Amino acid sequence: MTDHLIEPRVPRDLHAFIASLPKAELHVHHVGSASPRIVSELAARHPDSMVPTDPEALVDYFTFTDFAHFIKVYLSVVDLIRTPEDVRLLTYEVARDLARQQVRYAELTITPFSSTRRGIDEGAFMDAIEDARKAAEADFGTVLRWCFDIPGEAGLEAAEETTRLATDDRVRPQGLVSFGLGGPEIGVPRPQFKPYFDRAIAAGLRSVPHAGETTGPETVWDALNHLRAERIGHGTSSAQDEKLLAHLAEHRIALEVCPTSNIATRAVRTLDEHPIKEFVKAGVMVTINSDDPPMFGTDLNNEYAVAARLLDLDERGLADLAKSAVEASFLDTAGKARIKEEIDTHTSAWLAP
Ligand SMILES: O=C(O)c1cccc(C(=O)CC[C@H]2O[C@@H](n3cnc4c(=O)[nH]cnc43)[C@H](O)[C@@H]2O)c1
Ligand SMILES: [Zn+2]
Repeated sequence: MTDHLIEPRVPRDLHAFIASLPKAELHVHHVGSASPRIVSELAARHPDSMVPTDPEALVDYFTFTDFAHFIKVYLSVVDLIRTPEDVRLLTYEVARDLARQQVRYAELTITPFSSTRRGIDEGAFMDAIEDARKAAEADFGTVLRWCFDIPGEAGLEAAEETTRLATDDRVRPQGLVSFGLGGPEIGVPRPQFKPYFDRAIAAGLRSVPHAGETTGPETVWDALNHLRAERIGHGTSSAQDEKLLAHLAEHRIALEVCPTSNIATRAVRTLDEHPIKEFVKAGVMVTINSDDPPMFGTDLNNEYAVAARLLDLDERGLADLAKSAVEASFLDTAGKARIKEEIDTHTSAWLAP
């Protein structure tokens, strides 16, 4: 969507600084990143779909009454991805949109189960994302890595299939770095996924489940204790538990905060009630992310502007936030150092008299 759901009141100069700041995006969904341009192209390929092609109509279609409604709409967009060519187009075009925002590195959450169960051949699926990843790096300079997530509501069959795709050396893609758990939390207890996360971790993947987005802090504890989470997707309700905040801070477990998403899915009532300030006050490592940007009428730049307003940040504060995302990423040490240096160089040049 072009109209931002939330227009943060920050000076024009700060918007320009954010737009040109090199950034890393750690929590963004593959299908959830399909822009109106991409959705229109896919819907034209598959005219029997329920999804509107007109961008105006998409604004209404992407207005959610609650989290369950959001997932229903999300799955209708998933239904537009039917062939390896659709997967390749989506992935490459998402990278283009990230590059336009000066995103140098992104960990894209992909739900391969949703595609393989709809009949896309698993080898062709992996080839499509890998081909797009390599082309995006060559054409746009944006480095992509994958997080494969279990769609929790689809149960243990989905968990088994996702784990197989993520751990079988004959299938798993080169760009895969982490393993996640998404979808609704209510009625989907995290501990049942422990054996699958154990296998993924044993295969060298990092654990990054969604937790505490729509349920309380006990879900975040479950993600830490049972799924050995190294970062938490959202973690919003952590603010309700001081001991949990202290634990996250002590163990440097970063929260992938997605402010506009939390408003759009009604997980948080208003932006001013968002607990991001409490996270920072408690010393928790915070990263800023966009989740499903076009569906929520946002993008990563807008999320940084929201963060600037909520945390009262200037250019240096925003640069620190961008560096936190790089630090919390699963990039290698040299890759992290390169982007952090670029952020510092950019910031110093911007602030030079
Ligand atoms: O694909 C299927 O066949 C299927 C069957 C049953 C359930 C599901 C899902 O639950 C898919 C949910 C899907 O949502 C993605 N997602 C995107 N944004 C978020 C978010 O903010 N919080 C949680 N999940 C999110 C997630 O990646 C899942 O793939 C699918
Ligand atoms: Zn998410």
